[in-house]
Amino acid sequence: MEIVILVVVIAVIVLGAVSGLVISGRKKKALKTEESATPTSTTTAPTEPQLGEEAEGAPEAPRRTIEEVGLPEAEAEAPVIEEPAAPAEPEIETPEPSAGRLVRLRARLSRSQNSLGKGLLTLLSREHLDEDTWEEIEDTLLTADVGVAPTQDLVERLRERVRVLGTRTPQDLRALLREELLTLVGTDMDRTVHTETRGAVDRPGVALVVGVNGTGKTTTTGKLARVLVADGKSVVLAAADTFRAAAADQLETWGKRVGARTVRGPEGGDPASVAFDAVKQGTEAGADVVLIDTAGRLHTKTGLMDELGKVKRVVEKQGPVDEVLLVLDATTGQNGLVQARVFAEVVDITGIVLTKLDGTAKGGIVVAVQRELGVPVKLVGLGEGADDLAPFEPEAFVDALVGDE
Ligand SMILES: Nc1nc2c(ncn2[C@@H]2O[C@H](COP(=O)(O)OP(=O)(O)OP(=O)(O)O)[C@@H](O)[C@H]2O)c(=O)[nH]1
Repeated sequence: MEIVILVVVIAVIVLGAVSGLVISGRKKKALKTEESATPTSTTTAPTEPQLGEEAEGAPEAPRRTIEEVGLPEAEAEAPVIEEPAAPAEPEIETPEPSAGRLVRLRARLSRSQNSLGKGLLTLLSREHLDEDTWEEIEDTLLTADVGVAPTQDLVERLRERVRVLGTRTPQDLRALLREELLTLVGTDMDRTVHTETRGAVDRPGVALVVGVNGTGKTTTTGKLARVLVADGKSVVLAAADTFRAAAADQLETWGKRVGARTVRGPEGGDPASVAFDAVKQGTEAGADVVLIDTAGRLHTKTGLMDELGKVKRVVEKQGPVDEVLLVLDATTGQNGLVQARVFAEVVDITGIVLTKLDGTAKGGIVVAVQRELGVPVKLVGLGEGADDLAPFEPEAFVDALVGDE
């Protein structure tokens, strides 16, 4: 019996020892697995947080749904970080309305004693209107660039009217001269600058600006953009003078001043493609008008004219050009007429811009060029100021020439 009890006791002890060994073995195995799952070095003291450990160690914040995420007020408490100031945009100017600008010409010409109208009045007021005086009248008109045929017409009419007038008071003479000059300049021509598309076409009106360099072409394009913006239109400019980067820069500066985009190409690139792109971009942007400034170097006349013709043809792939403005410098007189003829051979000119009228007391070129091309003067340049471009009004022009007294 005692032996049986002893055997049972030994068996219990052995069993206990064996199960103890199995448990500790499992624990060790589990530890080993944990160790191998952690790639970080185990040689460092566990109390010192290591690079990258902070996130693991930090108590995980409860996840929020999108609805629970606070909107900007919560972020308002965050420290304000000052953004570096954006480069200042040029201030957009508000151009003056263009109506009535031609009155300025009167103020300018009234300071000049050599104005065409004043010269003629002095001669017509002579006591004896002999042949010599009529010749002087003729010379005065020719010197003022009126041109031969219009001069002869006018002299003939003046002779006739003075004869029937009898007594010649200064008032009568002024009224007579005013009337005859007005007839010569023409009051029944369409002087509207057509910048609106004809028909129900979904594209901007297109105006092409041509002329010899130095006549004021780029300046005129810029000034015209201002006139259009003042009329509430949105304008895109095309720098189709790709030969001089400075010309494109100059145009872009004009555009920026009134918030008009300038489309330009690489220097020496194809002007026709710049013009085409500008019309395309203008159409996409829903602009009202595209103004195309072209090159005008005379020394490569044939090349220039070919190029101009191409610009017009390429633009016309998207629709007709609504206005072709020829820019002429009023101070160059007959030279302007020669230029007008050359340009008219290549593009159908629909309007003339006479610049620098402030720089001459003559003004007869208005008559001559209209006769030469059969196209009206539509705009005149009255100075270098941004708003010194005026719609041409025959009455105001003749009033400026004849003066008040
Ligand atoms: N007094 C006066 N000067 C003008 C007028 N229009 C233009 N100008 C000046 O004429 C000069 C030539 O003008 P531009 O516009 O550069 O002439 P352009 O024909 O485009 O010639 P490029 O710029 O060389 O292509 C500039 O100094 C203008 O300020 C005007 O009506 N009166």
